[in-house]
Amino acid sequence: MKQRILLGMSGGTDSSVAAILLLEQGYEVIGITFRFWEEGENFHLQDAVKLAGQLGIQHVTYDAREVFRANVVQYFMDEYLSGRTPFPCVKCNNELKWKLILEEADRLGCDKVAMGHYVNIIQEDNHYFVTEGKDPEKDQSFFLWGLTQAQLSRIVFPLGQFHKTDVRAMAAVRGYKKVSEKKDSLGACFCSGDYRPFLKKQLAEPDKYIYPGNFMDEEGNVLGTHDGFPLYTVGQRRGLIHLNRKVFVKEIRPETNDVVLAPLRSMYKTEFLIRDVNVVDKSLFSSEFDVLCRIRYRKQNTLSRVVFLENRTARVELSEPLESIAPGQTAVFYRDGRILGGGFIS
Ligand SMILES: Nc1ncnc2c1ncn2[C@@H]1O[C@H](COP(=O)(O)OP(=O)(O)OP(=O)(O)O)[C@@H](O)[C@H]1O
Repeated sequence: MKQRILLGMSGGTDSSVAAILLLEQGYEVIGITFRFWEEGENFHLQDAVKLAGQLGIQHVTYDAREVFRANVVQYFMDEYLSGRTPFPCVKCNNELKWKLILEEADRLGCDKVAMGHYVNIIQEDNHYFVTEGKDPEKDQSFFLWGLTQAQLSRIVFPLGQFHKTDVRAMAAVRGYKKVSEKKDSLGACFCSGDYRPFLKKQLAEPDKYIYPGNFMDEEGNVLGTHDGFPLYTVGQRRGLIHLNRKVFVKEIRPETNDVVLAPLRSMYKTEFLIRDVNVVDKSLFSSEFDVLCRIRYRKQNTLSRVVFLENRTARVELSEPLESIAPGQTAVFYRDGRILGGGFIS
């Protein structure tokens, strides 16, 4: 009997090709499209439904708009209003998307679930590890450190061994021209560009939260006026004030509505704390600087030591200083292309 698998179908090129590949591998594929956020007509959903029809597979639609708004969009706004820089895609992966798809998989009698991310899973010494996708330009491992071992044991990533160009070509060769030509999605699904107009629009009373305050230097001297602390992020360099020296946002102080500016040399740190930590196994971390820590999607890795503390928190010690470590963003630990875990910077 064929193994039944539930595939997240966003309507984009990647999950569409994932559907085709899973069918070719002999799975009985059911597609699911989550309605997370909609402004106007949902063409992605229409495309997913259409492709499922062409492929002759069952498709279900799940209206997740309310839980998405309450958990991901609200978190996104709360983080900015607390002076932090949110990472909504990780929040959604950690707390919503995978939980929902696995629940639906149980309901539909599917043992396995799949999505079109460019990553792989390997099983080694009784552990599951997410590993980097073959296409370095598309690798999405940075977003998936929150997956648990139980979740990983049921997940299949059909695209991890391919480059995006291969994936487009596979769709074209099989006659799915429109699928092969779809644009890549950028940023969060509900706010892909500048977050500031989005934040103002979503707040019922934006002026209550966002109003002018002081730019300060590290000594507490007032340097000028800003438009409201939620409109700035740690590490930001552009759109500040005109000074005859280069400055960055070093700190955001919501209680006083101050935004502290500092030169680059003040932006470096050699340690920081993380919370909501998830790791494959603590015993994989030693007391040496033996894991690579990455704090931004396309940033370099730094050799680190992780000291686990209480309540899913940890201290990350860096072998060399890193600049612009923004609270709210994530730190992800890698060894030999495998993800060992991660956490939110606090
Ligand atoms: N609304 C959704 N419903 C179901 N699955 C989804 C949805 N959004 C994303 N996914 C799943 O998550 C995967 C990664 O999505 P993401 O938006 O990060 O990447 P993408 O490269 O744009 O993918 P795609 O080309 O398939 O849209 C998708 O390939 C799909 O399997």
